[in-house]
Amino acid sequence: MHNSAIARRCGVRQDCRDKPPRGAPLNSSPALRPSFTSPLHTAVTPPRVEPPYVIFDRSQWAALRSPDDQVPSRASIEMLGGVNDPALQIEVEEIFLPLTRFINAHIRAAHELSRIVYSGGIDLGSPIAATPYVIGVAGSVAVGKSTFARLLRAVLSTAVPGRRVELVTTDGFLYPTRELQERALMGRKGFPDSYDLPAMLEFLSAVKSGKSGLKVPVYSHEAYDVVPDEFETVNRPDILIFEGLNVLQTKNIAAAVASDFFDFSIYLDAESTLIERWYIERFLKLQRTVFQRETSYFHHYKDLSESEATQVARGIWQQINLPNLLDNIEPTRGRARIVLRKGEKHQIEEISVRQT
Ligand SMILES: Nc1ncnc2c1ncn2[C@@H]1O[C@H](COP(=O)(O)OP(=O)(O)OP(=O)(O)O)[C@@H](O)[C@H]1O
Ligand SMILES: CC(C)(CO)[C@@H](O)C(=O)NCCC(=O)O
Repeated sequence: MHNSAIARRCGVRQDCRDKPPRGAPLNSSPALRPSFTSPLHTAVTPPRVEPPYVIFDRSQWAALRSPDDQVPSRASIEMLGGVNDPALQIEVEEIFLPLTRFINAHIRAAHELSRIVYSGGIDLGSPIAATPYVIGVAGSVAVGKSTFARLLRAVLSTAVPGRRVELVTTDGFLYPTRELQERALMGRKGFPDSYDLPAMLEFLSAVKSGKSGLKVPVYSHEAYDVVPDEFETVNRPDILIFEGLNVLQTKNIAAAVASDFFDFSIYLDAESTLIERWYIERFLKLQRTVFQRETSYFHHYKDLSESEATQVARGIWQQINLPNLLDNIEPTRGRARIVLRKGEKHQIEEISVRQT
């Protein structure tokens, strides 16, 4: 699907350009690391081997769209993106439409393989019906996973009439606050141990077994907790987008890992200094809105000045989310089929497609 004359072949960490490799570890110099030490952080980091990629810049990627692609309406893009920004329309046209063509090609190939293997080409028993095509979306806290996943859902559903695309975030598989407190994990929210991984794997296995009526716990960012007795139901969609910072992790508690259940995976990448800025900006916006409600876990921050709130947000980023990014999230990037690198204004600037 790409023109190899224009796209570069390179490891994401290989220095195949004049500028530093895009995928070099984020702020991994010890001098730049916060003093916070994670019990999960190993003293000796093994050398990282990353797979080869074909790397497209934005214009090369945008050229892959077809005039026949169905574009979701501007209103639905803004509603789903949760961001009132005309740039999103351009993002959808130049990035999401080629991405959707790419994913659709993978879906067709998966269906064809399934047809050949299970429906007569090779006789492995009775034919089986296709189960949901699962797309994992990984990346740091505040890199824009949920915004991206909502837009991807809109574009994927518009592409094929009647196609059902559902979205699940791994937030619902966090342990409830009570349990995190008992395990002294409140300062480790988002770290591998803070998730009920067996429940998450069980859910993914049930999805890929073609089961319907699957219940997923609901997480409230306002309450900063899992909502008791509230569930979303997943009913055997055509496509399931499974989004969360931990989706490509391989913590070994079972024979399987989450990505065993994925048909496709995407890692959203950006400089950690940019993500920190987006985290702080989001925190400031929430402080002016959601934190003002008594029901908000962060209600005690409601009267902070902007500079005090900035300090609090930066502290949480440095103490929790940055160590988690460096230790547990960014090392999973090489498992993704596609790495999307974002620039300052959230625009996707570089697209690395894994060759293996
Ligand atoms: N394409 C975009 N254009 C403009 N702003 C964006 C875009 N994507 C994300 N943002 C903003 O960046 C911030 C982080 O985005 P989002 O909440 O989607 O991140 P996330 O990775 O899902 O975070 P978390 O892991 O905490 O749930 C939000 O304030 C969001 O509005
Ligand atoms: C719920 C997660 C882990 C991921 O969405 C994240 O938003 C979070 O709450 N992190 C913990 C530190 C913080 O409050 O930002």
